[in-house]
Amino acid sequence: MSQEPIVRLSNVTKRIGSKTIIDRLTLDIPSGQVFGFLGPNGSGKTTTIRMMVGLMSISEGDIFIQGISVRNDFEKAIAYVGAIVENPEMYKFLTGYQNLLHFARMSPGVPKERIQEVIKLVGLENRIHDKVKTYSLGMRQRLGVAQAILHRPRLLILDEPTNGLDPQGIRELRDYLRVLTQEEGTTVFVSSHLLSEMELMCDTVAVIQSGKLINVQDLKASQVGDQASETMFEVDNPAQALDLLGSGRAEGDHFIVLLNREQIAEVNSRLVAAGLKVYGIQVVTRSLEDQFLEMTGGGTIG
Ligand SMILES: Nc1ncnc2c1ncn2[C@@H]1O[C@H](COP(=O)(O)OP(=O)(O)OP(=O)(O)O)[C@@H](O)[C@H]1O
Repeated sequence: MSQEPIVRLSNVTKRIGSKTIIDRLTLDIPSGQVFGFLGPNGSGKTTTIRMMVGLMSISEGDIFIQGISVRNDFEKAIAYVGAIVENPEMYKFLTGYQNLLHFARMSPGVPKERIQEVIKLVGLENRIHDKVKTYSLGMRQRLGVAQAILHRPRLLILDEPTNGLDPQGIRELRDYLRVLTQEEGTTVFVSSHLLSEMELMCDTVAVIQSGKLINVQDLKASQVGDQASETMFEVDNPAQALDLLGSGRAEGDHFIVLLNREQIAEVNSRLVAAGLKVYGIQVVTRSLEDQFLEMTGGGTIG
């Protein structure tokens, strides 16, 4: 993840009247991912997104899209963005194709061939010549996404895209968002209040509560064992072990230290080489759900 982030939120604060709705939110969104923005209802997800797309002013701090300040250079920054924040505007009595044609004509520099591409990306080929009024919610959303990506935005922002979708619709959304990141290199930023959906859909999840960022979790890394976990070593002399390692904490006849998979093996070798007896090693794993519940005080997530 050495690339420059596609989005940088830097100390973003939103005040309305005397109320601080977003409180010094600082967050980097890496390029090319499906990035989840998770928080209970009322935590400030929509407010943050509205600031990202210029529907709401930023009280303090700034948002940079592809390094460009939303506050100072909005037109240039927003050119990189496609978004569905409120219901996308569509003509129900026209076909999906006619809708896309209409929007393509309004967007400068979008060639007609691009329409076929976006239809394929969202998997609407079979129904694109039917009237939108006959579409399911999931299909309308696909059309909305197709419309939002006509100009090949580097960043696609979707506010609660799974709301109202059935499990099949959610699965399809997941699949075509993945296709979009792979085939066009688009970064997708999705908000949700449901942890279970975010876990399946996203590479990384940022959690907010009451307008504050409380955690960022790399879900991919945790699957392949790169993520550091609290690891408990039972040894004959925990104090000596801590001296040797220079980190961790002792608890009775064992000590706990934050390590990834490879480090566990290294630490074990060092302890043995130093003459310590290692009686047991245990990775203290907690499910993502447990962690989020703890972080949000057992709130409404999940
Ligand atoms: N214009 C406004 N004036 C006053 N308070 C507002 C305004 N807009 C939002 N809020 C408050 O800010 C907080 C965050 O709202 P926001 O809609 O961003 O949350 P959310 O995480 O998107 O939740 P939801 O999933 O329910 O939409 C809420 O407490 C909301 O009542």
